[in-house]
Amino acid sequence: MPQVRDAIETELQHHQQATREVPDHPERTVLEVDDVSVYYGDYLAVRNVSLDLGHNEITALIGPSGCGKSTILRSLNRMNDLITGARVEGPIRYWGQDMYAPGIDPIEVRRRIGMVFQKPNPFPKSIYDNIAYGPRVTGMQVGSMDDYVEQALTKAALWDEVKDKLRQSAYGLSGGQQQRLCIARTIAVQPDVILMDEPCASLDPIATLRIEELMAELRDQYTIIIVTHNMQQAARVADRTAFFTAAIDPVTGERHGELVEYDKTTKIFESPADSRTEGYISGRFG
Ligand SMILES: Nc1ncnc2c1ncn2[C@@H]1O[C@H](COP(=O)(O)OP(=O)(O)OP(=O)(O)O)[C@@H](O)[C@H]1O
Repeated sequence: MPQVRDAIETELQHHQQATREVPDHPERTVLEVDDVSVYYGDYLAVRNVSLDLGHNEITALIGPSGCGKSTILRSLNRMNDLITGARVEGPIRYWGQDMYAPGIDPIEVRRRIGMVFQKPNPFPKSIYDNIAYGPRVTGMQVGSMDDYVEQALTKAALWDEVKDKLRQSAYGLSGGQQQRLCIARTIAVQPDVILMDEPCASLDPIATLRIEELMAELRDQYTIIIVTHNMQQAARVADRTAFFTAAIDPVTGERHGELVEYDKTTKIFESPADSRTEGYISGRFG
């Protein structure tokens, strides 16, 4: 499908103009996924994944449906702990510390490694309280809460749009505004990494663009890992891209997800090392 290829080429040109030079390997690894497999009960959903995720980088996880992108994303902040039967095998190190080791508090893991979901999910509270909630319940010392709320909303590029209606319900906001509010809410508990599971899937193109711009702004302060079905989006925003696929085990007939290739986004889209990546990005399967 040449059109798919052309569209990606165009995005890559924008990408190269808009972003900085990406080193061949991450200079500082914030999360190290070391030969990790994830099971749901007996089912091996995704196997033997190794990834060094770079600090202050945006990494996109792409691949066809069911290849384990969300499963791996959720394992990066122990969100899989909340799914009955889910099990992560193999270490995932956060700044060198195995976050699955005994004694590690999963709540603290999720504070440092926040998550934004596909569908915006603000609390049924005011805009202000959506932001103030996290700092309050975790007992953070933030000085003036009003200033703190303003800061978080400013970082999420939402302040100007909501500053006159902070006490109104978050449900009154548009979908794109709600998603930025969810990003502001995540930022408010001072994470280091933000995981995003298809954050633009329910948004229109303009709201999507706004979120993508925001991601580029946030990259200097946070590390962002995004699952996306949209290859143009990966080409537009990500420094590095990991391509996953699902292969059928010839013995059991079961499908298991696996990482095919992980590299700089330009490399993945312009000269992938594996023919399966080439096939996917040129629209031949997936
Ligand atoms: N809670 C669960 N319980 C059992 N199996 C699950 C669960 N969540 C995911 N799976 C299975 O694990 C495999 C990987 O799913 P996952 O959602 O991680 O893939 P994905 O690449 O994110 O897919 P999509 O792009 O469709 O969201 C699939 O076979 C899926 O059916």
